[in-house]
Order: sequence, then structure tokens, then C-alpha cells
Amino acid sequence: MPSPPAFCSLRLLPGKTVAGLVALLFLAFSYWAVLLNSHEQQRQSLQKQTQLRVTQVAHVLANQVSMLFSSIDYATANFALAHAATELPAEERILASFARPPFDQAIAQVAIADAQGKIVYSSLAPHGQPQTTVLITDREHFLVHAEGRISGLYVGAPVLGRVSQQWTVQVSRALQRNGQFGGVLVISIPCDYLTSFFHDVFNQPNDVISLRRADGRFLARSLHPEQVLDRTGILDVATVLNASPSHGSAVAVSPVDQVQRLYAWEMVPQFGLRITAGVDQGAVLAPLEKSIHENLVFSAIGTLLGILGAALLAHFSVQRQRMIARLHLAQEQLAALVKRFPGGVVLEHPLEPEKITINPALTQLLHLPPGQKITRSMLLARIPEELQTVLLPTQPDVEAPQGEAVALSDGRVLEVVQFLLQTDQQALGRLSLVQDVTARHQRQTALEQLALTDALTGLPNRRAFMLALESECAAIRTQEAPEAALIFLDIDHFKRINDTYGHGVGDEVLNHLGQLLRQGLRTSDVPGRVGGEEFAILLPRTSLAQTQALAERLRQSLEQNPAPTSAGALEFRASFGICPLAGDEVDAALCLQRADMALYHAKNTGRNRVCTWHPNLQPR
Ligand SMILES: Nc1nc2c(ncn2[C@@H]2O[C@H](COP(=O)(O)OP(=O)(O)OP(=O)(O)O)[C@@H](O)[C@H]2O)c(=O)[nH]1
Repeated sequence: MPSPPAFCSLRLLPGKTVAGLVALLFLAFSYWAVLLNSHEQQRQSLQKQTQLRVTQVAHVLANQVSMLFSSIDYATANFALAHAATELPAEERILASFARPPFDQAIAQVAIADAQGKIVYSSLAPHGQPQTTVLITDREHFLVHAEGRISGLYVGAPVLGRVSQQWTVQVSRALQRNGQFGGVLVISIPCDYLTSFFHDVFNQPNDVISLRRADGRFLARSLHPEQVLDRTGILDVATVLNASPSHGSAVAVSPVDQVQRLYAWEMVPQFGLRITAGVDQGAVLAPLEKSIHENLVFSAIGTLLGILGAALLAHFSVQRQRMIARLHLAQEQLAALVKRFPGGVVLEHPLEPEKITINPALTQLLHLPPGQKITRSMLLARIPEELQTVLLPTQPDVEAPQGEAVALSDGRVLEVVQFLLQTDQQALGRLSLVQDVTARHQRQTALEQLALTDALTGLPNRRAFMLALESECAAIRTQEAPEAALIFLDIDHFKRINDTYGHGVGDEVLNHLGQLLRQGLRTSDVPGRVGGEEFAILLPRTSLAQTQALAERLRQSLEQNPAPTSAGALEFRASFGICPLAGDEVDAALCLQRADMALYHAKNTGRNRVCTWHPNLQPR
């Protein structure tokens, strides 16, 4: 059968399963919404923390830079005062102080230029006296003072030392002599020294700290300083973002190396400098992104497995619904059949143990109240006891032996045939067919009786007699029965009766003999007609002497009771042969043969007499 389209399958889903699926989808949707939101919050939280850290770093560095330049400002101002007063000893002392901490690390050179721009003192020259004439009249840090553009400390742009090939920041202050411009004090701070501050603060390869003047010129940059120290016009982050130049923080792409960073900046206003710190946003978020990625992968696998499991459950649920629907249909069809069936029918239902379906014929057969709905327990209580275990066995998957006949106390015989019905390997129930087979049973019993009975005399025939004899021999062999005996008898000259009066009269004599035997025997004795005019008698629990006495009594009874025939009363005689049945090798055929030998002996020795077998007797 082609399978129905998918929407039909969905319609087959039970309400609970649909509700479960909807709940599962809702849960999955909610889970993902919460998960993605939590990831975004983690990112934002980490970004906030990092921004705070960068802001703190920028603030601390701004303080350090401020302290450094304040110290230099203070020291150079002192020197300028001493220089103006031509206090040479004081001047030398101050110059010497630049060679002490904290300046000895920060300052590469202290130089003094005269009013014409000629270096007259250099801390790098022996005894401070330069060997060659060095002019700085072209340098900005000389010109700003010589032209009177600035009165205090001037922080110049970095210059590449002509001899040292080292980038240094020139910090300068004008010197007065006699109230006139008398030269310039120049302090050279290596850019590397400023950079060395920053290296220990951030450790990721793309993290950066830079120190710039208000006009944007770089004084130091922890990353690739050679790319920026001699350049002008590189915008800073605050300018790019149009943010406050004094302090702030933001995510921005560096105009220098195009790396996206979390930046924070702070001005050192008294010297017109700005510290900017930036950490690589990608590197900061990388561990979190890795954990989020793993989380997403596991969640996706979990969701897929959940959806797969739900789909499988729904599939099995649809299958089960279909199976139950088919089962119900089959049961309904079966119930309709049961109702119309002419015999008695009971249908038990596997899913509902108390539910049974019976048909009107069964109601009649078992004399149940008509038109009443009946349960299994009610039926059990109303049927005869002998029928209960056969018709309604306790185990649901048991079948009664095929065609089991149950004899009821009212004389009826009911036959029960049971089947366990199945469809698609699914139990449909147990079907019991009940029939009244009393008439058939009686016929069969009669037939069985006929098959074992001699029609003329009503005695057991040869087959029935031999069965009884074999059974007795078997019991004696196993010592279940004591000794017994067998008598074999034959009417003397019976041929003459037949020949004289006809075969019918002969039959009447045979019938009369049968009646005489029956009258003269115990109920436990078994007489039988084993041949035409031959009869045999099995005498259980009888000794040889008792047998001989009985045979003699029978012989006399025959002699004294002529047969009442249509040709008148006819006298007849018979000869008897006896064989005892004893021992553990006793055999029915052998005993019959021996009794026949004894009978033959009786016939040969005068007839109308009783003889007992003994080993010397000859076979016929
Ligand atoms: N009427 C009648 N005669 C039968 C039946 N069965 C066998 N007979 C006859 O029984 C006779 C047996 O004859 P035999 O075997 O010669 O024996 P007998 O005449 O009895 O002579 P002995 O046995 O030697 O005394 C035969 O005539 C058979 O036809 C039967 O069912 N009915």
C-alpha cells in the first residue's frame, strides 16, 4: 500500500505528541535566543572590562609622562635661573644633577647652545667641550626660542641623531643672559626610553601605546616607531572619531596599521601631549570567541540530536497510531463476522483483558441472558466449570488443543476450537469457536462400539478381545496384575447344525451361546467371539484351578441349555481349551495359540470336554 503524504502523517500524530513537539521547538528556540544573547553579553562585558583596563593604563601612563616632563621642566627652569645669574658653580651642579637618577636613564644628552646656535656644551663631549663646531640654528627647538615664540619648556619633534642614528625627543628651554636671549638648553630624551615604558604594560603583539604632541606628531610608539616618528599628518583616534581630545575611549581602526583596537587616550595638558593606549580587539576576544564557538558547536549538535530524537519519536508515534487504527478496524471487522457466524464464538481482545465479544449463537448455546453486554469475568462465572479452563484460559496467548471436546454434566458435548489471531505480527485476540457436537459424539461412540463388537452375539469381536488380552498380558508382565487365564471354546460339529437347519438357525445357536457365556461370567471377565463358531474368555485375577472349574461349569451349562431356535430347541455341545496367563514373558498371541492347542486336544480326545495346555501338547 503506498504510504500517505507527510501532512496526513502529521494529522495522525496524537495531541500529546504534537504538544510535545511544539514545546520542544519552543524550548529549542528559547534556548538559542538565550544562548546568543548571553554570548553577546559576554562579548560586551569583556569589551567593557578591557576598555576600563585600557583607560586605567592610559591614565597611569599620562601621570608618568607628566611626572617625567614636570621633573625636566623643574630642573631646566632651575638651570635657566642659575644661568641668567651667571652662577657658574650652581650651573655646574645642576648640569651634574642631570647625570643622576631619575634623569640618567631618561636623558641621552644635555646640550647648551649659545645665542648663535652653536653648541657650547654637550654632556656627550669630554669635559663638556665639543671638539667640533656644531650648529643647531636650523632646528625647530632652537628657532622657537630664538624667535621668542615660546617662553617655557618646549617639547620638540623627534629627530634622528646625525651621529648616533638614534631617534630622540628634544626638550628645550631658552636661556637668558643680561636680560637678552642667551641660548638654549636642550635635553635629548631617547624615543626608545619612552617606548620602554610601554612594552611591559601590554603583552599582545598588536597592542600599542603612543605618545603624541597636540599637533599629532608622534614622540614614541611601542609598535613600529620607525613608520611614524618622522611623519606628520597622521590623524589620531580622537580626531578620527570626532571625540573629546582630552580623554576618552572607543573601538576604532588604527590609521597607522589598520588593526581594530579598543583605544583609550588622555591628555597631559601642561605639556600639550597625549597618551593613547590600544589593545587588539581580536586578540582580547579570541579566547571568548573560541569558547563561544565550542559552545555553539555543542549546542548545535545537541539541538540536532534533540530534533532527530523528536522526529524519531513522532515517526514511531505515527506508526503506532496507524497500527492501532488498523487493529481497531480489523477487530471491528472480526466482531461483525463473529455476530453473523452460525456457531458460538468468543473473541477476546488483547489490549482490553475484560472486553470480550460473543455472538447470539453462543448466548443460546450456554443459556446466557440475551441482549446483555457481558465481560470476561461475567462469562467465566456463568459457564459450566468444566468449560472454563478450556474456553477462557488465564494466559492470553494459549490455544486449547485443537477440537477439544468438553462433556457437560447435562449430557451435551461441546467442542472448542481456538485460534490466536494476528496481523502484522500484532495480536488481534483469541478467537474461540464453540459447537454442540453431542449428536456427532454419540454417533462416533456408537461407531467405535460397532467396530469392536460382534454384530451377531453382541460380544467383543476378535479385535476388541485381542486388545483386552494384550493389555492384560502387558499388566502381568510388569506385575501390575496378578495371574489370569484364557479359555478357548468351539461348538462341536457345528457344521452339522448349519447343514441340517440352515445358516440362520446356526446363527441363532451362536447368539444363544453368547448369552449363556455373558450370564455365566463375572463383570470383570471378557468374553469374545474370535472366529466363526470360536469363542474366547479372558479371566483376570483367576487361578488355573478356578478357570478349570469355570470352564467345566460353562460346558455343563451349554449341555443343559439347548438353543431356542426357529427350528425348535437344539441341543449343542462345546469343547474347551485353557491356557494360564502368568510370568514375565507372557504373550497374547502365544497364549491364544496354546489355548487353541488345548482345545484341539479336547476335540481329539472326544469333544464336549475341557483340556488345559501343557508343554507336551502338539499344535494342530
Ligand atoms: N451359521 C453360521 N455358521 C458359521 C458361521 N461361521 C462359521 N460357520 C460354520 O461353522 C462350521 C464349522 O465347521 P467345521 O470347522 O468343520 O467344524 P465343526 O463342524 O464344528 O466340527 P468340529 O469343530 O470338528 O467339532 C462351518 O460349517 C462354517 O460354515 C456363522 O457365523 N454362522
